Amino acid sequence: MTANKEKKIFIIDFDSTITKVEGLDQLAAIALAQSSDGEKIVQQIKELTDAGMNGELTLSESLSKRMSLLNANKKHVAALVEFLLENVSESFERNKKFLKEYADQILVVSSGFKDFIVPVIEHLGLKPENVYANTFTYNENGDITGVDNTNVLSQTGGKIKLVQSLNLDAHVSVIGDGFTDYEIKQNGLADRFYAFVENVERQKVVDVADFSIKSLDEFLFYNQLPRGQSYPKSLIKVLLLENVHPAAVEAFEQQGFDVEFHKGAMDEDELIEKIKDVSIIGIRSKTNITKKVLENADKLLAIGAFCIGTNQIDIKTATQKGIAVFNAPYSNTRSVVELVIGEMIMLIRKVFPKSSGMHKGIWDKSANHSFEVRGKKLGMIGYGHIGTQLSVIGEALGMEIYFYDIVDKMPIGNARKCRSMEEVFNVADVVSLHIDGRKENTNLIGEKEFSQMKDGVIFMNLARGSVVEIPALVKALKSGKIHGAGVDVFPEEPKANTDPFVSELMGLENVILTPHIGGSTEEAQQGIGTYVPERLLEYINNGSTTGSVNFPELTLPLLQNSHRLLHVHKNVPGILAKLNSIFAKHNINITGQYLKTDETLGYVIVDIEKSYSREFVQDIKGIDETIKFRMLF
Ligand SMILES: NC(=O)c1ccc[n+]([C@@H]2O[C@H](COP(=O)([O-])OP(=O)(O)OC[C@H]3O[C@@H](n4cnc5c(N)ncnc54)[C@H](O)[C@@H]3O)[C@@H](O)[C@H]2O)c1
Ligand SMILES: O=C(O)CC[C@@H](O)C(=O)O
Repeated sequence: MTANKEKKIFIIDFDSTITKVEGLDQLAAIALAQSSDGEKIVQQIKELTDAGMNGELTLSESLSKRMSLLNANKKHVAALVEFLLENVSESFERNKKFLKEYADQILVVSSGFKDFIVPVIEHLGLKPENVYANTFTYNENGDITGVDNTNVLSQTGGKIKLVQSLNLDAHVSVIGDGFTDYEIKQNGLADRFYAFVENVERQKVVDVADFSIKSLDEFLFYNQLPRGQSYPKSLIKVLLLENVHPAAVEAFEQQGFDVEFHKGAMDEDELIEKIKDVSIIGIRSKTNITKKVLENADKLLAIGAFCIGTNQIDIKTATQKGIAVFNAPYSNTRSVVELVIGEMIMLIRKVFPKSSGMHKGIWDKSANHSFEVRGKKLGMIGYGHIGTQLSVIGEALGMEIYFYDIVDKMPIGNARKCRSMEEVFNVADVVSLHIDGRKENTNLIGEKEFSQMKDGVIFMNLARGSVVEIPALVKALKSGKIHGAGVDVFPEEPKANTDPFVSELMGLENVILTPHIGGSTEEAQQGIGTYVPERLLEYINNGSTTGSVNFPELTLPLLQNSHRLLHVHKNVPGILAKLNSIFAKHNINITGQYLKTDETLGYVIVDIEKSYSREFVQDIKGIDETIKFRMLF
């Protein structure tokens, strides 16, 4: 193309680009919703659309075949407009400011129909006079009878003919999802073709594109145009493992992140490979984020533990690398407590052996060794979120509560604080563990501890598998020292539901085994699936570290009309002074500054007024103690 390269024109396709769907397919779905063979016809229309988009059918063939199947009228078109307004592509909704500001340079060129395109693009601030598309023809009843055949866009090669006729003397970029969009560039009428894959990815189109873009933000970023996201979220990879709730996937996808979801966990080797281009990772209890994994995680900004425990993460290394870790400290607390209560009653009544006997035809009606929980002593090791909730509910059942915690905790209600685990073991009829999985707690409960418990005790571990020596537990169960046990967590747990479970505890009388489901209720998972992404997004979008388990906590005002600089550094004296001297050197006016430190990290956030230079960024990065540096605007 020989053209005036100063002037820039953006040609944008409509269906599956500006909106998430193909308008004509959707019109068919609306119009044929009540028809008995409607679904079949809609499917045929979709296939014809795809064939046209992929270049397997000529545009006019695809269009005329679709029109002959369509049985719609003006009323359906109005309903379609409502639908499309709800289904504008997220990245177009996000970048209305750019669309409005550059409206004179944006041409919407589509083989769709002005009848539904114009109301939608007006909503985005684009100009109706810049829409080049087909129009329907109607009869006097408002039924669609066909297409205005005089319009070049109804013909094969229509987009090429149309753009040719416009004689654009400019640098032309085409953004679209279809082959006909590429043909504009192929015919020398555009300088760049961007395959838009936010809604649909057609391999044939991607293969011929100059760039494949997952959002409009990416286009704006590559072309240094005004945009809503300083760095396009579609270039930020989020890896979600262990079947986290769909609410989490939705939260990230809605903001345009590139989300990869896996049902199972990943082992170290898999993760080392995967983590290289990941910026945010979401895990539950089975994925170990080890030092080795973190050493390969150069892009990683944040880790979300979609659970309470964070012992599966090497927090020290994460902190040294400036990676913020978040968890859900109480979203599944109640679920665990309910399971403890339920299992405790089942165990003390020997319900499980009786039930499995019944399944084998054994009728064993007796009260032998079956007790009420009322009046019994419930002893807890660990009196944190779960311990204290259990304390309240246990007491409501008429139990006496005893607890030991390494931290001095206020007893709730009538609970009694003990000075050692042994004191709890000596007195309790039911022992329940609610400690965390820190290294020091590995094998905390072994032969000696079981021997300190009362004969016939009920023992429960719904905390962490690493804290109990399983052979010692098996021995205590076989000897009758322990009357029954509830175990939800194990030293080795299968990575996925398809992997086998093996344990010495299998097949023992009055032992309830559950597959680490203490926190697995719909309510808890939904809560966690919302809570953790909120924390992660606040950090990524705004710099706030509310609820972080390893970063100094800073809750920040929303960023407004400024640039925000996030600087994570080693906490040594004088960093703020170094930062401020760089602001002064570059004559940068500070509109807000926030600092929080802990023993190892310093976290400074600075809002600045004016744009910054590459040298300024280099100077900041050049501070020796810098661990991580990010800019938001
Ligand atoms: N089974 C499940 O699905 C499930 C679900 C949620 C939580 N959990 C686990 O339950 C445990 C408790 O959760 P939480 O939310 O109550 O945690 P929490 O951090 O609120 O409480 C843990 C308490 O244990 C205390 N503690 C740690 N080590 C101790 C020791 N050696 N002796 C005495 N006290 C000790 C701590 O001081 C703290 O008060 C955690 O391990 C968590 O990972 C399991
Ligand atoms: O859901 C999980 O995988 C872990 C549940 C529990 O152990 C927790 O730490 O919250």
